[in-house]
Amino acid sequence: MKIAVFAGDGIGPEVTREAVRVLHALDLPGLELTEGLVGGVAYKAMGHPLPPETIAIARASDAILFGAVGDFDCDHLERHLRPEQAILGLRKEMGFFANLRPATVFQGLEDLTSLRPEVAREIDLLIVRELNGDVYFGEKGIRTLPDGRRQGWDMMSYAEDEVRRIAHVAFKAALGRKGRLCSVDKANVLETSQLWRDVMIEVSAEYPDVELSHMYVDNAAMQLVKNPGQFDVIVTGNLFGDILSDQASMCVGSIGLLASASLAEGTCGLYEPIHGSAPDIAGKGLANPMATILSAAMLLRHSFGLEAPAARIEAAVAKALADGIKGGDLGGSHGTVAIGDAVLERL
Ligand SMILES: NC(=O)C1=CN([C@@H]2O[C@H](COP(=O)(O)OP(=O)(O)OC[C@H]3O[C@@H](n4cnc5c(N)ncnc54)[C@H](O)[C@@H]3O)[C@@H](O)[C@H]2O)C=CC1
Ligand SMILES: CC(C)CC(=O)C(=O)O
Ligand SMILES: [Mg+2]
Repeated sequence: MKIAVFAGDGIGPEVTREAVRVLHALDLPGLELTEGLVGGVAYKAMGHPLPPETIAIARASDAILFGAVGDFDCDHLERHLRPEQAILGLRKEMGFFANLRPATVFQGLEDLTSLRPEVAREIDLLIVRELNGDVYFGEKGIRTLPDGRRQGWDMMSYAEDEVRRIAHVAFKAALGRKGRLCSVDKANVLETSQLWRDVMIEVSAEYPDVELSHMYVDNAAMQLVKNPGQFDVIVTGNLFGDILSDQASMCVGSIGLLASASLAEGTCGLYEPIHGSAPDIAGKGLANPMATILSAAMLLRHSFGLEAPAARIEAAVAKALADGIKGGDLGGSHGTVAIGDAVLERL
């Protein structure tokens, strides 16, 4: 079991440390962890946010546990040198195109979300976000128009094969759940979305047992707050999925709770919390490590087929929350290490 550990910037190392403690506590046979530098720390040490040495570690591993990247000190750098390019680059380089972001309300947190308890209680959804295309990877720039005004531009596009492969992931996920798939787009305005919708409909012919619906992204943002219980699986593009998943996190209580898996065609995957490097709380021991610990559970399940230890981690997190172990993000007073300790005690 070769696992690369890329902790990154800000709270990345703090939350990753707790997830690594949990992995060690499971006594998994052959567990081998290799650390690598990504993000601002990699740029400062090696002149690049995703050095070749790090890519080599990723390629030699069966799975990657990732913390977060992002350092405001680096925001003046040319874009290709900014910390965020580490995660974008890894996703692209390793072909991690399918991002699974589950959101479920934990028992005991119904009163602590941004929604009314009776609304929040119903949430059990999975966002399937395409991760290798869309406006994030299109050509972009800032140019000067003939009249002297500067214009920023970013090219949004999806090729049909890119949509088709994420559609299959989403339909299969829906088959293993309640059989409902909602494709979120902006087909009333964007040609990229029109193609997305057309391909979703084409692929749906192969999945007669899945009920496919479509929703515009602005309405989806509203429905996620109004009636999130209506969603089973949501499939959407890179940009919309990024935004809707942060929103979904507050519908279940905190961004510090949402884990993710980024999958390629094979079994290698990258696992990370959906949050960023949180510079506002970095270095203070305040970050909630549960999202990263839950990402480690997804790693065991998706890359190694280890359902039992994955479920053990998830049950320990759920038990800790039910027992009132909460970080500041949930109105509690437990710090990062105390939350890690609490999960370990309940494994
Ligand atoms: N995958 C990645 O590595 C990502 C990196 N970023 C980068 O992270 C940096 C900060 O971005 P923001 O927009 O502020 O998003 P963020 O997700 O880092 O933080 C947003 C808010 O949530 C809080 N928060 C995040 N994670 C938390 C946790 N585990 N426990 C408690 N509170 C938590 C933060 O304190 C902050 O108030 C930027 O440089 C951004 O580009 C942002 C998102 C994802
Ligand atoms: C650097 C960003 C694209 C990362 C992000 O916000 C995300 O993947 O959720
Ligand atoms: Mg995001």
